[in-house]
Amino acid sequence: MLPFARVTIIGLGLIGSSLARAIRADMPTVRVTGYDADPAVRDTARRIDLCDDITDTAGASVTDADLVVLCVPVRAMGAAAAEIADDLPVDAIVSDVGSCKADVLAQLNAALPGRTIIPAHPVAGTENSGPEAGFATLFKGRWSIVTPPADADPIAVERVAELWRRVGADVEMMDPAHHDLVLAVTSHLPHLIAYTIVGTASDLENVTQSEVIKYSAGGFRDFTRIAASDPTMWRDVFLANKDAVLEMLQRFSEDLSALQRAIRWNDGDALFNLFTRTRAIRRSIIEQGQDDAKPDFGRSH
Ligand SMILES: NC(=O)c1ccc[n+]([C@@H]2O[C@H](COP(=O)([O-])OP(=O)(O)OC[C@H]3O[C@@H](n4cnc5c(N)ncnc54)[C@H](O)[C@@H]3O)[C@@H](O)[C@H]2O)c1
Ligand SMILES: O=C(O)C(=O)C[C@]1(C(=O)O)C=C[C@@H](O)C=C1
Repeated sequence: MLPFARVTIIGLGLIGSSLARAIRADMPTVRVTGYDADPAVRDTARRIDLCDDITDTAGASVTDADLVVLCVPVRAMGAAAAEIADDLPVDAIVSDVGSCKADVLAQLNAALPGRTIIPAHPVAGTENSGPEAGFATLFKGRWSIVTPPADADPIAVERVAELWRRVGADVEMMDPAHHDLVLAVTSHLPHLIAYTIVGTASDLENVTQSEVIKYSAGGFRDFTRIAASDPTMWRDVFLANKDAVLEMLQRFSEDLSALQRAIRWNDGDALFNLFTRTRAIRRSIIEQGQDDAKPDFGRSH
């Protein structure tokens, strides 16, 4: 049985539009309603026929929803939730796709007291944003991490998990704080490093911009893709997951200092041993047959 009959998606950018496309492709009988605060995004969504209905207010989009998924930047979650509070049916479930979970859960609890809130995070995306960047297969073979509050209704949790399975994701359950720590190192810190290295390269006085572009065939090119990610989204992630990111950044800085010392003192063994260890990690991921873009969060099967 389908987990939901009427799904409302608020925020029709990369993730919201991908979810709308995926639901329509994989569960064609589900009615999908959309809303975005930006009128230009609503116009585009109508032009590309993204949803069964696009409303001009947040309230109108949820009046008959049995699931509402908030797909807005993480620090906009509370405001988006507050806008639907008066029109939300009593038995509707509210979820979200935010890249960090503890702060978002606190915002949703404050805006929607007493409501059923089951957050989730599809660990899938690209550096692009907006309604035309989305695609129906984005979540296939990727993880979606569901982070229910401790007292969540197990039936509601299972319905949200089933929605993600239906669009092709593998579902993992996680405590919100633990999620934030894991994603700080697997997703947020790599983005911070990419933003830094591309910024550093562009600030150099004795290496020209054109040289940076011309010779960026290797590793640097991958960093530029990540560093092209949406500024609003990532500003919000770093501020909303501040504690976990600062903790991981501290550890990273210490490890970087150790490498700096090894280079300064010609400690080839230290460099070789680290690079051997990291190569083994990469190879064991490949041997386990895992997609390198889909980290294993302790899954045993
Ligand atoms: N981009 C990724 O790779 C990725 C992956 C997984 C999860 N996420 C999470 O998904 C969410 C959306 O990210 P995205 O990449 O789709 O961003 P996006 O910029 O493509 O889309 C966000 C949309 O939200 C709209 N919006 C902003 N505030 C709003 C409000 N108060 N009410 C209604 N609409 C509002 C914007 O107009 C925009 O169209 C974020 O929380 C992000 O952390 C992103
Ligand atoms: O592949 C990318 O472009 C991404 O950045 C996707 C990515 C990630 O770091 O893996 C980014 C943010 C998310 O919340 C989930 C996925």
